[in-house]
Amino acid sequence: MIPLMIDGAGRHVVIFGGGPVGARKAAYFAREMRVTTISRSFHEMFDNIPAERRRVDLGTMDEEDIATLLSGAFLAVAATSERTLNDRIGRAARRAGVLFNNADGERGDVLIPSVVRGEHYTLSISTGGAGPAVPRFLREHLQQTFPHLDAMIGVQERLRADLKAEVPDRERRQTVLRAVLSDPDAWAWIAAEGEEAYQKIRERYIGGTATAY
Ligand SMILES: C[C@@]1(CC(=O)O)c2cc3[nH]c(cc4nc(cc5[nH]c(cc(n2)[C@H]1CCC(=O)O)[C@@](C)(CC(=O)O)[C@@H]5CCC(=O)O)C(CC(=O)O)=C4CCC(=O)O)c(CCC(=O)O)c3CC(=O)O
Ligand SMILES: NC(=O)C1=CN([C@@H]2O[C@H](COP(=O)(O)OP(=O)(O)OC[C@H]3O[C@@H](n4cnc5c(N)ncnc54)[C@H](O)[C@@H]3O)[C@@H](O)[C@H]2O)C=CC1
Repeated sequence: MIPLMIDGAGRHVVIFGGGPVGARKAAYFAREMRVTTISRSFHEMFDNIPAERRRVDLGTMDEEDIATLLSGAFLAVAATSERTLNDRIGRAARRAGVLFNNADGERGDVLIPSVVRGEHYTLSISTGGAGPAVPRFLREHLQQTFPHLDAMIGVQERLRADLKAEVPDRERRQTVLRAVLSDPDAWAWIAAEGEEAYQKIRERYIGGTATAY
């Protein structure tokens, strides 16, 4: 499988199943996309998710009926508690030419990863379905280990601009940017000191005073 970043603006996702798993998937997509959830019941988590709810019993619907619920959709997600129903939704999605993710049943076209996000970065973690507890474990581990990753990326951006202006040797610039990432003092300064941190890093690696930013 191939990871992609997708712009959700103007896209519609249809989620089948209103349990905790359907709710987690709805929250994941509702950040950017319009979400409709179709189910015969809805968990209270939906009270806090901006998703349209449609109360429908899908038990008697065939592939063709389900396909009509998908018109214009970008992606369909099956998250009901019935595997055979989830697989039927998958066949309907294929028939409608809509991408498909299956929370439980035959693998669809799309897997949903764990995501670690900051202002300047997005990390997406998957085991390809082999061990879904692992991406969550890694997400939590990374969040705890790098609470200042965003600030470090900000420092890298600024340092990179200064280096380009002041250090002509490309290799030297690369070495500095990498060294800052492995410098425990740099991380500690960023955690504790805000603007001061940049001045200290600059002093150690370029020398001189930074221009105000
Ligand atoms: C294939 C996939 C399909 C899809 O949903 O896209 C899928 C499938 C299944 N998950 C199951 C169980 C669990 N899933 C989680 C957690 C997450 N599962 C997610 C994704 C995926 N899960 C897709 C590929 C993942 C990958 O790339 O490896 C995450 C990353 C994203 C998200 O869902 O938002 C989210 C973490 C979010 C976060 O916190 O960061 C936990 C842990 C927990 O909840 O603490 C458990 C319990 C432990 C266990 O059972 O392993 C079961 C068994 C059900 C059963 O047997 O009852 C199936 C069905 C099957 O395997 O057939
Ligand atoms: N992919 C993932 O990350 C995970 C998937 N799972 C699997 O996902 C599935 C859903 O999990 P939960 O949300 O906890 O289950 P749940 O039982 O709480 O919710 C299932 C939802 O599907 C709806 N539903 C079932 N049959 C229906 C029908 N005929 N018509 C309309 N709606 C119907 C129910 O009303 C309910 O809202 C389970 O099979 C579970 O094993 C579980 C954990 C994680």
